Amino acid sequence: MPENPVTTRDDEEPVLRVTGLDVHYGIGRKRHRALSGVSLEVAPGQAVGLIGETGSGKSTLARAVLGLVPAGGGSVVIGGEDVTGWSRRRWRAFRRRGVVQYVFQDPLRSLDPDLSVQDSLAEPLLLRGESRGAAREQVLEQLERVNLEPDLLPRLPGELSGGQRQRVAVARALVVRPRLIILDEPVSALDAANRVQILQIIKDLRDAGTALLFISHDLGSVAGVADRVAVLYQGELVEEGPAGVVLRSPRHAYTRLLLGSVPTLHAPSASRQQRQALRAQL
Ligand SMILES: Nc1ncnc2c1ncn2[C@@H]1O[C@H](COP(=O)(O)OP(=O)(O)OP(=O)(O)O)[C@@H](O)[C@H]1O
Repeated sequence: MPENPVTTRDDEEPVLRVTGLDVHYGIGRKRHRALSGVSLEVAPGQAVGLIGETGSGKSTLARAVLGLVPAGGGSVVIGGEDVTGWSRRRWRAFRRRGVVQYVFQDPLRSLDPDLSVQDSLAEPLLLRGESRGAAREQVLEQLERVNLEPDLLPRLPGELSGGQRQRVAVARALVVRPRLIILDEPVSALDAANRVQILQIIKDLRDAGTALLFISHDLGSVAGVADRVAVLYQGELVEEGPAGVVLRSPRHAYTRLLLGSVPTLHAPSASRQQRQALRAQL
């Protein structure tokens, strides 16, 4: 457990507050713990980067925050509402209000393959009771924000490139002006040019006051976007702090191991021997 959870500035009520979250998968002898006592907060206009190796529980945390897997213990509070243990029906209504939105690595998971770009973007607005005219206007506005041309509006997701699809997924998340966006590996499947552009859109969102939980394997992307970084190891948060501090001078042996195996960051890549020595300390 970290000494302190990821905390917000004193004067700002966090948009997301996760406290002592436990998540289990499976039943009986197959039951195993994927998250254990995880606590973190994200304030308005703050981007918290969540890093950790494969299987450490990053996506589970995203899914638990979005009500897609149940919490076995602890609580999740979004926009001041305790959403822990809500029924699917209550979650559906809450998602429609647009407080929280998400973008996954594979945009086909965030988008309905049978809905055109126009319908996909307008749907959350129409569900909220907005007129077709008002919805159309906002759709065009968000499309421009993600650098897409209106001539893509009649197309289905399967008729777009990967980069275009991810932009549509981001635009769909933005169209309801959410207070919190969960981004789970949003740029991992994109080429370098698309990655840079999507990361810029994400940074603009943060600067406009949206709270972001940004999950990524790519520590370079995290370094570019996150104000704070939280490190998950085997379902526990082992380190958190300002991005510059955690990524440049990590305290925990696991974070050093994680950073040491990534040659693209500031620190030189750790040798195999160093990594083995670090792993022995865990
Ligand atoms: N639906 C599921 N049923 C059973 N176990 C699961 C399920 N989803 C994930 N797990 C297990 O929970 C643990 C955490 O998985 P999770 O997908 O959250 O990791 P992750 O850090 O997001 O990994 P990656 O970076 O590879 O996406 C892993 O041990 C995984 O095998």
